[in-house]
Amino acid sequence: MTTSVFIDGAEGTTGLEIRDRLAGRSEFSVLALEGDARKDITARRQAINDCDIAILCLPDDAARESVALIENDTTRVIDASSAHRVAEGWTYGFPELVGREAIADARFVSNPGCYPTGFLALVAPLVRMGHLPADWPYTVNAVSGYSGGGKALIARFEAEGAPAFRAYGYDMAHKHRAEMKLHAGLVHEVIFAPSVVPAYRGMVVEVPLHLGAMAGGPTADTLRAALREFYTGSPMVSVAEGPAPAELLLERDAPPSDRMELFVFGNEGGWHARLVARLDNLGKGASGAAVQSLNLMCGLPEEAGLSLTA
Ligand SMILES: NC(=O)C1=CN([C@@H]2O[C@H](COP(=O)(O)OP(=O)(O)OC[C@H]3O[C@@H](n4cnc5c(N)ncnc54)[C@H](OP(=O)(O)O)[C@@H]3O)[C@@H](O)[C@H]2O)C=CC1
Ligand SMILES: CC(=O)N[C@@H](CCC(=O)OP(=O)(O)O)C(=O)O
Repeated sequence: MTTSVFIDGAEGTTGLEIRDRLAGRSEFSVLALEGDARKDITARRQAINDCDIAILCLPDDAARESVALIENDTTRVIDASSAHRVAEGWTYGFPELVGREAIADARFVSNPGCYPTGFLALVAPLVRMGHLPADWPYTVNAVSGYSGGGKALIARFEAEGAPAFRAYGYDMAHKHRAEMKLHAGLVHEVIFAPSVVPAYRGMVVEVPLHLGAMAGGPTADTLRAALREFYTGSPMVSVAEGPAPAELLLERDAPPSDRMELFVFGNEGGWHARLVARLDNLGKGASGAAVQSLNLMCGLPEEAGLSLTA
């Protein structure tokens, strides 16, 4: 029996990549509204009530509207927007952190934000295992490809006169901060310094740490070993070992990837460390993560149909 999947927002950046990942998957029949029907409330109501699983690839307000259209007890939802990431009654769609069974059993799954995916992959397990303090004032520096801002930012970065670099978030009120604090179990909100470069996809998310100033003095080697143990057997997340690379690059035209690589750099003497996650904002940062949760919700291998080669 196939699972019917309605993608609301299927013409957007995230929606199109989910369609790509589901193309050719015989386990699913995919419905996407076309033309004027895309934003027609009657058509959307019917589609969301008729499907087994709806994947919302919409701005936050439209995602809330879609959920309110559900009139049955059966439609399950994966919401790619940030509308429900810290909401009661929603399961956070990060299987490596919340457990595969929690996603498999969930009715309402909120897909993590792209930047929080990198931050939480690094910090949440280390805080949970007691290697890093929950009450530390963490900072997150991040660089994203421009598809991270959806169609509007893609148009801006593909227009003549596009910027070579864009830093933002200077109001220190970026919507991802609440999600990072809650799901890492932190006492304080992070300082978050995001930026965008003229590469279509990909991101590097970094958490710099003054290890020597922490009680108990964790070392970079301890943190790396703890992360390696935590992600043992994960098809999507790996922790680099061996000699540290001298540089990390984002390619302008990188192919899609649903993997995430974690790095722990430490200096001589062990005073400082830099925790770094490199991922595709549209892969493990959005569409790949949504398909990973969809697979689990349907009792399938989490990595089915995903791109794990890059
Ligand atoms: N891009 C990324 O890397 C990531 C995105 N996300 C989140 O995923 C969601 C989608 O983002 P993204 O794909 O980038 O955004 P886009 O702007 O690329 O796409 C959004 C789509 O939603 C459609 N839409 C807007 N309002 C409605 C409505 N009322 N009814 C039906 N369709 C509507 C738009 O229509 P139209 O085509 O006419 O504009 C568009 O196709 C957002 O919440 C975003 O924050 C999360 C993680 C990463
Ligand atoms: C480059 C860029 O603009 N990125 C987006 C975040 C992309 C993402 O994670 O999506 P959500 O908004 O659904 O969390 C931003 O900073 O708002």
